[in-house]
Amino acid sequence: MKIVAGIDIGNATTEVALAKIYENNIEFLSSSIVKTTGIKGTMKNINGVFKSLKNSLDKSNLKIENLDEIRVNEAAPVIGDVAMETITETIITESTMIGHNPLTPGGVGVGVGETVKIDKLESVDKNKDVIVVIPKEFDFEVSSKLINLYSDKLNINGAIVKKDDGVLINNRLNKKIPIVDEVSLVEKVPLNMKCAIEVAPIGGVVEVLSNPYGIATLFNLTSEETKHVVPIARALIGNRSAVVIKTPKGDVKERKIPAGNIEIVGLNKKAFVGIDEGAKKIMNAINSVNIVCDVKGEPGTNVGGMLEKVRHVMSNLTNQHPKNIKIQDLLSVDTFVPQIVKGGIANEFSLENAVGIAAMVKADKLQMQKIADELTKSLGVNVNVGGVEADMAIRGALTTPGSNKPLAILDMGAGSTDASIITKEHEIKSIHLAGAGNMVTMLIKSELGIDDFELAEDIKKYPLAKVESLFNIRHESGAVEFFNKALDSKLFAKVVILKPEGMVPIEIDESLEKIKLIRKSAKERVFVTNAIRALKKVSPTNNVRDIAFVVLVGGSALDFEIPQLVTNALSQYNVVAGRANIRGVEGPRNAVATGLVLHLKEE
Ligand SMILES: Nc1ncnc2c1ncn2[C@@H]1O[C@H](COP(=O)(O)OP(=O)(O)OP(=O)(O)O)[C@@H](O)[C@H]1O
Ligand SMILES: [Mg+2]
Repeated sequence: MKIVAGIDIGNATTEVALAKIYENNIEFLSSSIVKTTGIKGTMKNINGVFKSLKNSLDKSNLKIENLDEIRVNEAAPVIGDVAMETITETIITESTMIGHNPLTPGGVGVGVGETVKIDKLESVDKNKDVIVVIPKEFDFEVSSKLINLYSDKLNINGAIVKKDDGVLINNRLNKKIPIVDEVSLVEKVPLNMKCAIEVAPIGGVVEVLSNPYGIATLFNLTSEETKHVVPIARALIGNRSAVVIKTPKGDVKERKIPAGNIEIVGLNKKAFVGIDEGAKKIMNAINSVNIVCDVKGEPGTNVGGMLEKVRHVMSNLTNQHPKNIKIQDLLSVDTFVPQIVKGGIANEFSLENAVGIAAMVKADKLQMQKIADELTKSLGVNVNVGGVEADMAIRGALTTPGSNKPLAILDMGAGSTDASIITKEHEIKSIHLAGAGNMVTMLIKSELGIDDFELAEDIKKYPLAKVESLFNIRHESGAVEFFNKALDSKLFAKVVILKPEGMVPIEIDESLEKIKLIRKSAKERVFVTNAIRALKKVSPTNNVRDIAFVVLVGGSALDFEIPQLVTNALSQYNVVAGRANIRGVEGPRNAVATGLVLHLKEE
């Protein structure tokens, strides 16, 4: 009789399967799961391994001394998956802009003129078009008096105000003008420059300044100049009020770092692609290279910096030369990131197109061997490197009641999406691809502009609801639920995450629909893309259609909508997919750890 443990060190979790092997039988005793410590495939994983192993042994009333052998997976870490490379960058060199949503701007309409500080109106030439700039020392009484006084001599067409005085000033004017208020950095507004201002009616959004041709008309721009104002116009879309000021060329200087190109090095082929061509072109380039040996980024560019960082981090953690760290796969996804507009005056944000990238480093057997040796030393138990995750996962998946060979699996983890296929004759083919649950969380996090990974993780995992009153919520499905007891008043009117332990308010200014849309589309962009890509690679004919059944395993298969999204996508290829139930008890979890034990017994 032997007591053995299979340990799967993942990007997110370290899972253990503990079993007793006797004669030709195998009896699984217990399993456990803890958070992985450190980056997958590095020495820091040892802490997590100890903890997970101990949990499992405790459950079975066993001690480390009782163990005969341990198998660990050959771990391929995925890192750099938090990098976002913007492919357009809003830099305003010839114009500066304010586009914000003060609660109560004054007046409505569009006004054009030269910016003049309110105490300098006296010196302005007669009949000139003017936009008045009002710093905080001038209250609404004084400001409105001055504007009224000079409005005979000058064409005062609008005002930019630091304080929240828009309505108060407007109410006191003889001739109404659009007024943008609450401009925190009013002292940065350049003076004696041509300026256009727009205030939309209540409930409306600016129409002229959010359109590049609208700006071009007001400022008499050439077609070349109009191109430059596109990011300005885009940043102003959806605002109630806006200001655009034309400043002399070169007033705001910015160095723009190019997005850069990547080089995909195959066995006997190379492919090149520019990050700014977008995710689809990048993936086409990756797919055009059959066996990827390495991916390199162009030095001095955004993507160069990113891929080099991946190499650097791994080389530091594993004491290898950076040139020996090879990137084996890369997933790129189109996304957008809210970015502060350079040259803006009221901390404006705009949504920039970006490409999110997950890069996977080649599994290094030597490195895993070092971890195994260290574990052998400290545990006093024989620890061996068991095999490639996907090969193990499919063995585990076959313990799902009702499953049989031939079979294909998709292991949807945190860092990688793996696929594997097993024939009737027990031949196994598998593949590791970059990008999984962490990438989804990263997209949610950056597209919603939140800082907290855990919050984004919760948004990914649980459905949403809107708290409509203290006694009812509306679920994202539209269903309304009533409560007998009042909800916490902090939740009132908030969009909340329905976690099993209670409602968690999301403290950002986005609608439920928008959050839901981002969540779902992030899952689609990562998992549908990778499911098809992975199955194509393991299919004997390179065609997804030639696979009949797919079993879904891994933590992301627990998601409440990912399996459905993947299943729907696969049904278009006539593939039947369903969630695994490892050993009839684990659900989609523990496939690799279970497979490691089964593999050990096979030998
Ligand atoms: N209930 C859930 N709903 C949605 N996603 C979940 C749920 N539980 C876990 N996940 C996700 O599953 C992922 C972890 O899965 P798993 O433990 O299989 O990964 P791993 O094996 O550590 O990673 P890898 O295989 O890439 O090394 C995380 O991205 C996590 O957010
Ligand atoms: Mg895994």
